[in-house]
Amino acid sequence: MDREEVEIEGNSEPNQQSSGQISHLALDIGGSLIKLVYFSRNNNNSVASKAGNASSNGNSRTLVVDGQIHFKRFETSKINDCIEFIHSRKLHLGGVQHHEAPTSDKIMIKATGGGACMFADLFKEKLGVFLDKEDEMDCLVAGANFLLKAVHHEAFTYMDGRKEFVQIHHDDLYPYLLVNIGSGVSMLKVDGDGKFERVSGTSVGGGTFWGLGRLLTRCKSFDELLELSHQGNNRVVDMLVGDIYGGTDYSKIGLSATAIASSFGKAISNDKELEDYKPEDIARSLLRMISNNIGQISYLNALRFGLRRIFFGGFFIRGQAYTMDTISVAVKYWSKGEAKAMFLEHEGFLGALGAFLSYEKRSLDDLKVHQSVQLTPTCTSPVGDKKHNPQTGCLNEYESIQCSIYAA
Ligand SMILES: Nc1ncnc2c1ncn2[C@@H]1O[C@H](COP(=O)(O)OP(=O)(O)OP(=O)(O)O)[C@@H](O)[C@H]1O
Ligand SMILES: CC(C)(CO)[C@@H](O)C(=O)NCCC(=O)O
Repeated sequence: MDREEVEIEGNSEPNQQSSGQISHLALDIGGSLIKLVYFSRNNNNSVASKAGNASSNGNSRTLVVDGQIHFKRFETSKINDCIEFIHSRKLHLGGVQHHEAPTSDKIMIKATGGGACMFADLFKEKLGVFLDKEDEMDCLVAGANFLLKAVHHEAFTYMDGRKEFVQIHHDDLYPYLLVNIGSGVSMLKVDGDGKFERVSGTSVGGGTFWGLGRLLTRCKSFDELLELSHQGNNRVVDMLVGDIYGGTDYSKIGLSATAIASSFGKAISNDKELEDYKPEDIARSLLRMISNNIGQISYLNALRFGLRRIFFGGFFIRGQAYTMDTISVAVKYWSKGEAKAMFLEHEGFLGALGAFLSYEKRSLDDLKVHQSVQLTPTCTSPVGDKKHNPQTGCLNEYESIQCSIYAA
């Protein structure tokens, strides 16, 4: 074996850990949310020889580090809470020394997303660290490739309330379409490691759902809007084919009476104002409109390049059954069953993971992350919304994941 092998496992919260045990904090600062990924070693473990012939040149040395990779998120509008969180847990000391100034105490933190530029001065001022910017699309693709290759139960299909994990073989991964639904939507044709093209995008994305939803329903939080959408009936707001065709299907062009002919079409009625509609019906119709639209555009782009597999990421999805179902139905309907929508367990952390993995490019003294990392989540999440942690003020998808990492 010509590389070090590092195994990372465990599931403890690193609240009070010393800064020496935290390493490789990476950030993805998006239009709506900040995502954090970092590694923490367990207290009782340091790098240790695991097996094989330890040698001074490291060629055949096998090392073990017990620890966890952590995932956190904050709203970008609450960036000061995020900085406070980083400071209180000394996560910022888990960057790497500036390569051009090894003798100084300059610490570089890998960061991606638009905020990596916008908030660089704030991080320098408040934490004394430099943000080392990585390209957002590079990071999204690196994160997606990593998860799809490394995590056994990462990708899954979701249809009619059924979640089915999909086994992806390394040699049969490419090409695929990656659709990242953040505030806006990016669509990337991925052909290999670092080989991709952003083929399309749409400004009608997660920010649209949250922005329009907030205005129309007066919800105070995204979670509240999602919760509301669970209870609503979109047919009260949407104009169905049956509304236009007197209750019958338009079977000649394949449209059933219950298909949506026009999203929000019933709201044209002169008899009703916004307050006459239930907020939950509006929330449901909006979620369906946006999910359906993204599903359709995604399929059309997959068709452009002959791609059968479409992976959806981004925090808009949030493990929501209705969102995933709508996207899946749109892809299935428009592709006549030829293409498949697939979702990712770590949907919102692609960019942050990509930034985390980019530490590999620099010399790391204690941990190098290699593409052949094996990750096993400590918990498999049920479909539905994931945990919200009001105590820390941050929204947690996963506290941490258990994994084995093979160092380069
Ligand atoms: N707690 C939350 N607060 C706000 N938006 C949320 C929340 N949870 C999920 N979302 C949804 O996730 C979207 C943001 O997703 P994501 O974090 O992937 O993108 P981003 O990086 O902020 O955006 P972009 O990549 O376009 O800059 C929001 O627009 C919203 O639809
Ligand atoms: C601008 C980004 C890349 C920022 O993450 C994202 O919000 C996005 O892809 N928006 C869609 C822009 C467009 O292609 O119309």
